[in-house]
Amino acid sequence: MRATDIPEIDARDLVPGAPGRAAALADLARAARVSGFFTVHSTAIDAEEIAGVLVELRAFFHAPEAEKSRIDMAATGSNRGWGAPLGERVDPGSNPDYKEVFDMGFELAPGDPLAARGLRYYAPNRWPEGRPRFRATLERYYARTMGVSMTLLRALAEALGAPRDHFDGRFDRPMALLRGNFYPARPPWAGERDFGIAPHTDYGCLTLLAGDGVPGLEVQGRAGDWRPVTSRPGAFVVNFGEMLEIWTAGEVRATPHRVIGSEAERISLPLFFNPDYDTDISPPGSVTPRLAGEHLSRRFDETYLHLDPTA
Ligand SMILES: O=C(O)CCC(=O)C(=O)O
Ligand SMILES: [Fe+2]
Repeated sequence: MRATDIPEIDARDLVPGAPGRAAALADLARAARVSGFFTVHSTAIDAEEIAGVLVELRAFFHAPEAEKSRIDMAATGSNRGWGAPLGERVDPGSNPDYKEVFDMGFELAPGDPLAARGLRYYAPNRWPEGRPRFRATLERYYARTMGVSMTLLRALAEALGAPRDHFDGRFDRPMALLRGNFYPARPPWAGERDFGIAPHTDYGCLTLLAGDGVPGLEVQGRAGDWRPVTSRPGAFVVNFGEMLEIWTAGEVRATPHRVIGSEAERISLPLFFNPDYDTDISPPGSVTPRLAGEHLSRRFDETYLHLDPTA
């Protein structure tokens, strides 16, 4: 089998008791260990729901810059709201990405003791004004993608021979981030070090990515080759991130991927499913704990230009 094989999984097969379950779990284990990517369809979220989120985001990204700047994350010490083009450099060997983004994350319940620690992963979300459906649409989708992500992680635990509840209790206040990536047509000035998003691995456990049907995502195979990945409308591309790779001592692979971009504008919608700040993601048998929050903190500092402590 090739390292760039991307299994296609029907989410209905992952339900306990489903006739196709053993085969689906085997595909999931293979995805985790080999390519680090799979696609999943027929989840609880359908194409129409994804399209509704894309409508809101497309209108926002096409709004005048003056509107977007009002919620520019660069004016804050966190990553909530709009991120301008060239605001993030995910690969030190490439130029900052030409994409722009909208990011939202988990908000703690009032009185949650974690709030007193002022952690930027739980910073208040920032919403555009005058867009009546934007906030509710994204908040609902955020909650629902977290549900699907947790279901997939439970299945993954089982696929890798761990108890199904292995990850339970680690995602109660998840540092999960929902992002809209907006890739305008590839700019005329772009050279070989310019990307929509440069080669990178994701930082967390699992990324659940929906798209608008325009191709663009490429995944790196072990031989260094780049392969396009597409999914049908309503399906998700799922990949694993650095935290899960660390946590499983490398059994699960965080695979590099990128978007060069084309003349076609494109929007993608990743949900980065990251655990609670205090989750110990050190590998089995390790004596020193490694906190999920510290890993995320380091990666945010390295990649968001406005959070770079050395700048
Ligand atoms: O737009 C895509 O298809 C991929 C985006 C991505 O890799 C990311 O946001 O981390
Ligand atoms: Fe990514």
